[in-house]
Parts: sequence; structure tokens; C-alpha cells
Amino acid sequence: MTSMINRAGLSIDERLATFLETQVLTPLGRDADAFWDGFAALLADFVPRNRALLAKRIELQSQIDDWHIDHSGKPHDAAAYRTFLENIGYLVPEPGDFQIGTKNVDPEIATMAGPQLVVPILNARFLLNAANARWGSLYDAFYGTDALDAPPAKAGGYDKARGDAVIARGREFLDAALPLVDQSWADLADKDDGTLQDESQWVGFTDKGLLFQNNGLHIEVVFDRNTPVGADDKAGIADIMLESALTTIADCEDSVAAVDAEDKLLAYTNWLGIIRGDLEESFEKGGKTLTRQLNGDKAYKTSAGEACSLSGRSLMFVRNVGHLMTNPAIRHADGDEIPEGIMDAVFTSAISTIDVEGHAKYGNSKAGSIYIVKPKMHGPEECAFTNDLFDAVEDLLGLPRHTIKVGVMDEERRTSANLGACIHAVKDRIVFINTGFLDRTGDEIHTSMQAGPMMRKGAMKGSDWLLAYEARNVAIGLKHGLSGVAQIGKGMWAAPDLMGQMMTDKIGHLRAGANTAWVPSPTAATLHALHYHQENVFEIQKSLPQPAGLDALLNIPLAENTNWPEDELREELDNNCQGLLGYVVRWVDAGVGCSKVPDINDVGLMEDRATLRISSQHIANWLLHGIVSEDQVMDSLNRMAAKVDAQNAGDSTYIPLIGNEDAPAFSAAKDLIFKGVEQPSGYTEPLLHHWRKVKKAG
Ligand SMILES: CC(=O)SCCNC(=O)CCNC(=O)[C@H](O)C(C)(C)COP(=O)(O)OP(=O)(O)OC[C@H]1O[C@@H](n2cnc3c(N)ncnc32)[C@H](O)[C@@H]1OP(=O)(O)O
Ligand SMILES: O=CC(=O)O
Ligand SMILES: [Mg+2]
Repeated sequence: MTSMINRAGLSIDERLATFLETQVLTPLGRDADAFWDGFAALLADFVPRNRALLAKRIELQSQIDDWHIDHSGKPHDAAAYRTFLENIGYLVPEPGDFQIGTKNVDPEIATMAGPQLVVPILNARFLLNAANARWGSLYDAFYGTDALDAPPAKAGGYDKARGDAVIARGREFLDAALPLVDQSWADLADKDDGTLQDESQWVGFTDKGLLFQNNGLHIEVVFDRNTPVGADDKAGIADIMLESALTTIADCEDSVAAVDAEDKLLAYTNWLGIIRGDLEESFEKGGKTLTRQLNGDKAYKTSAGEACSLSGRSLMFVRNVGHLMTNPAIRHADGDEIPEGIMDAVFTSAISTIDVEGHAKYGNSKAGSIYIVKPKMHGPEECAFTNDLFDAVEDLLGLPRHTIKVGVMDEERRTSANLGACIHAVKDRIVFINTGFLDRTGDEIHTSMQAGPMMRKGAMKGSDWLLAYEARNVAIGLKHGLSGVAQIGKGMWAAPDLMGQMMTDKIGHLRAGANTAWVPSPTAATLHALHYHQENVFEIQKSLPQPAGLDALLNIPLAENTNWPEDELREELDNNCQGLLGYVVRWVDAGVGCSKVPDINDVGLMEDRATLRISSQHIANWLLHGIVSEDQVMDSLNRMAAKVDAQNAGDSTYIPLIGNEDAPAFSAAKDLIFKGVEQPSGYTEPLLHHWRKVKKAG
């Protein structure tokens, strides 16, 4: 039973209050009473503003819905539609010329280009792994994935044929990134052999190897004849270690299921462990108990013998939740829950203050900044709210102005359409814009829900709005001076097992001008790092083509022809239902917020709340416009539930969907579809939280 205590008129979960007071405020030397008084005053200022912003979302959406209903059956008049959006204040005037003024940004964000890893904050094992993913073994990444074009490894220990292919591919990489004079890396006899074409690429000696640099990223060639691989290798090379995830986002948002004080406490405790540097997790793997901790720095010596080090850990961001949800962990005197986004801003900043005030074992930001990713903001007013909130949090914690930096997810249509103004609203603290195309697709469907039936989900990827969105984001970021100061980032690779395809496709993100892009795992980070050796993003950014304009962005992805054959309809529905059920059942029953779920072609896809938003909104749209019937949806849900049950048969804790159709998981799935049209912005959080709480209570 949760015990609540009173602090400055707020009712706070006792465990959470004790955590903050003893683990955070005391080590920081902050007075708890003054803190809670300040927190209550901050809430008094910001809660009404937060509510007003949510009300404005609803008002705008209802005006857009009405416009489409009024214009139904007529050809879409793009000019009239744009004027209408201007008239209702959905589109606002451009802010004109300005450059962002962010200061004290770490080089991993400002001047380096490389992968960005995202990790669910509630999973300490993964979180530690992610923080340590600054360095990754290229040999392991090739050996274990389809990024290597060679026959798969045979079971039963080390497969030498595959190992040889890995080594050959590794040499190819070294020849391209660190070319030698008149020689290939494959010809080297030992560590002292060979001369670099560009000798400035050599950085120094590590414990067992040589350290190099290319396009700002480090490469350690490990020479060790005492390992099986090194012993067999002509030059004694045992591995190639790549600087991989330059930055990592510890996610409190779409990849976690956090619905109450217990869950929020775990999130904040894990963040504290990462910041303080003492997070530790023990787990069983391969029949052994392993204990994982944060890695230390990588020591090396320069040719002159000077001792230096490189960070052994990824630079950490924390993603707060957006402005929508509230959480029962803290309530006002009248019993109302406080906004979770405000709670996250205050708690994660307070914890990060331990870093910027120098109490951490390793230290995260050497520049003295706190990096927060803010998702799902709709337009400049909501960005301005975040900016003011972060000002207030800085005042509450006694931090210098703009210590708290913000990464703006460009993932709602009103933000994409007014991106310059959004950047302007946070111009002195912005450290990234990132195209969260998954949420953005969900919002695209929801915003134009009443306009007509949408094209198939797969076709959306090539649609006008999406291409315009991606290109405009980069162009607007460059126009306002993000290059060299902040990241221009691109979205998630959502097929964690298709690394070969990632190697082909994801280099496109760099060629589009992004200096970072999201990856789902440390292995993907190491492989994606190869792209940054291949292309120099900062050079690419100097000569990008002019992007499409706002009209292309506002082009609604309606289906041109809705006469889909039965088998295509069924395939679309089944695919959406399978992903939706496979994700929701783990969210509601097991509290897992990010899962790898097989699609109908048995390709494991990363599913999180944003992909759920797409599938649920897509089905809701087709239902609304009569493309599919309620019976067809139920038929698909039932057939796919059986499939999802079979996929989870090996999990002894799994509760089947079939036979439990009225239980929380299946109920959540049905609600997400059948109540999809009325969900705010098509978000899945309200229903997921509701049904998870029912499950937890149950
Ligand atoms: C739209 C958006 O908002 S995208 C952002 C949200 N999405 C994410 O954060 C994706 C994060 N990724 C993940 O959660 C996972 O990779 C999943 C769910 C996609 C797949 O998970 P699994 O099926 O367990 O992965 P798999 O079995 O292939 O690999 C597990 C191993 O990889 C590691 N791993 C996988 N993903 C990550 C990660 N993101 N960070 C750190 N380590 C990871 C695990 O630690 C584990 O290694 P270990 O046994 O040594 O601990
Ligand atoms: O948060 C990322 C997205 O694609 O949505
Ligand atoms: Mg998102």
C-alpha cells in the first residue's frame, strides 16, 4: 500500500520523497523544506499553463476535424487548407533570421558525428550496457549479425570460416578509414609494420593496441597474440574497437511502462546510478552470474609518452515525458495528480545536478550541462513552456541559467510546420532537433483523421509529407546555426535484427545532413559508426539541396485509390493487429515498454509507444472511413492473438490473450483501436496507463 506524506501542501509518495531528500538533496547540500516550497510554487505557476496548452491541442484538433468534415466529398483545396491553418493559429509566422546561442555543449553533441543509442531507463542491465556502448567490438558486431555478407556462423563454438570473413571485412574497413602507404592492413606482419598515408590519424598507444582517429571518431586496433583470434592473425590483431554510441538517451518515455510512484522511483534510481557512476546490476547469462558496472575511461599514451584518456562511456541524455500525462506519485491538495513532465523535469535535473556540481564518480558532461530530451511538443508555445519550465527548475536548484539543455523531438505536425519558431523558443538551450518519424507518422494520421482513409502504412515512408519533413528539418536546423553547436538527428532503426539492411539504408541519414541518428542496440551503434567513417557529415551539410516547402509538408497522405483487394486489406490489418497485440500484452501484463515483436513476415520489429500509436491510429482511421468493419478488426485481433500467444509460448509467466479476452491486455488492445479516434493526438498513453494500473491493482 502506498504511503503518502505531506510536503509544502503536496501529497507525495513517501518512498519518492525520501529518495529525493536523502539521495539527492542532502548530498547536494540543498535544504529540503526550501526545495519543496519552491517545487510547490513552480507547480502553481506551471500546472495551469500546462493544462491550457493541452486544451489548445484539443481546440485546434476539433477545428481541423470540422474543416475536413465540412469539406468532405470535395477535392482537397491545399491553398484554402493552408489559409485555414494560419487563421486558427496552427501555423504561425516564421521568426526570421536568428542563430541559436547555446553555450557549454560537449563535443559529442556539438562537433562530433556518430550514433545515438536509446535505452529504456527501467532496465538497468540494458542501461549500463548502453552507457558502456561508447566503445564496441567490430569483430563481435560482424560475427553476430547479418551485416557481414558471409554464411552464418555454425553452432558449437567459434566458427573459423565466419571468423576469417569477419577479419577480412575488418581489414577492408581499416584500409578505407586508415589507408596505409602502398600496403593493405591485410599485409601487415605486426604492430610496427606499415605507415599511414595521413600520419595525423595516429593518436597513441593503448594498453594492448594502437589508437587512431578518422572523421573525429576513434578506432583502437587491439594487438594481442594471447587471444585465440590474435594468435591466429598474421599481424596479431585480436579486435578492432570502435568509438560507437557517442551519446545515449536514457528513456523515461515511450520505451518504458511507468504508471505510478513505484515505476517512477525505479526510473529515477537508475538515472541516479548512471549519474553518480555506481549503478550495478547482476544477472544470469550463459549459465553464469554476471555483474555489470559502468566502464572507466580508456587510457592511452601519446607518442611523446604523455598519459591521456578518452571517455569510456557514452554522453548521457535523459528523455523526460511530454506535456500530456499526469502521475499519481505526487498530488495537489485537491487530489489531482501533477503533470508527469514537470515531475520529470524537476527530478531528473535535481539528480543531474550531482554531475554538474562535481559529485559523480566519472562525470557525464564535462561542459557542465544537463541534457534533457523533450518529446511530443506541439508547436512553439509548447517549446516556450518547456523553456520557461527549465528556467524555473534552474532557479529552484540554484543552477546557472541554461545549464539544462533541451533536445527537441520534431515529432508532431505542428512542430514540423513551425520548426523555426520552435527552435527560437528554446534558442539558448537547444542541443538537438531529431526527426522522430514514428510519432510523427502517428500524428500525421491523427491530425487528418477526418480527411479520409490513409494510404497503407508501408507506403507512408515514401509520401510527400515525410520526405519534406526530413529534408526541411535539416535545412531549418542548419539555417539557425545548429551545425557545430547542436545535433541534427534522425530517427530509429526499428529492425534490430536486420543489420545488413541497416548498413545499406542508414548511411542515407548522413547523406541527408544528420550528424547523429538513432540505433536500438549497442551492436547497431558499432555498425552504424562505420557510416560516420565513410562520410564526413559536416562537409555534407555545406552543400545540401534546397528542401521542399511547407506545402509539401502539409500534403495529407490519403489513399488515392481505396479499392484494395481483400488480401491486401487483410494483410494490412493483420500486420497492424499483430504488432499492436504483441506489444500491448507485454506492456500491460509485464510492464515492458519496448519489445521486439515479429511482424507478419516474422521480422522482429522494435515496437514502442510510437509504433503503437501508428498501428492503432491506422486501424482507427480505416474503421472510421469504412475501409474495414468492426467484425473484420475483431476477426483479425482474434487470429493475431492466437499467433502472439504461440510466439510467447516459451515464457512461463505469459498469460495468453486467447481465453482472457476481457482481461486488461486484450481490453487495452481493443480500446486503443475502437477508442482511437477520440484519444488526444492519437496517443496511446492514457489507455495503456489505465489498463496497466488495472492489471497492477489486480
Ligand atoms: C520511437 C522511439 O521513441 S524509439 C526509442 C525507444 N526505443 C528504444 O529505446 C529501443 C531500445 N532497444 C531495446 O529495448 C531492445 O533492443 C529491443 C526491445 C528492441 C530488443 O531487445 P531484445 O529482444 O532483448 O534484444 P536482443 O535479445 O537482441 O539483445 C539483448 C542484448 O542486447 C543488449 N541491448 C539491446 N538493446 C539495448 C539497448 N537499447 N541498450 C543497451 N543494450 C541493449 C542487452 O543488454 C542484451 O545484452 P546482455 O545480455 O549482454 O545484457
Ligand atoms: O521518438 C521517436 C519517434 O520516432 O517517435
Ligand atoms: Mg517519439
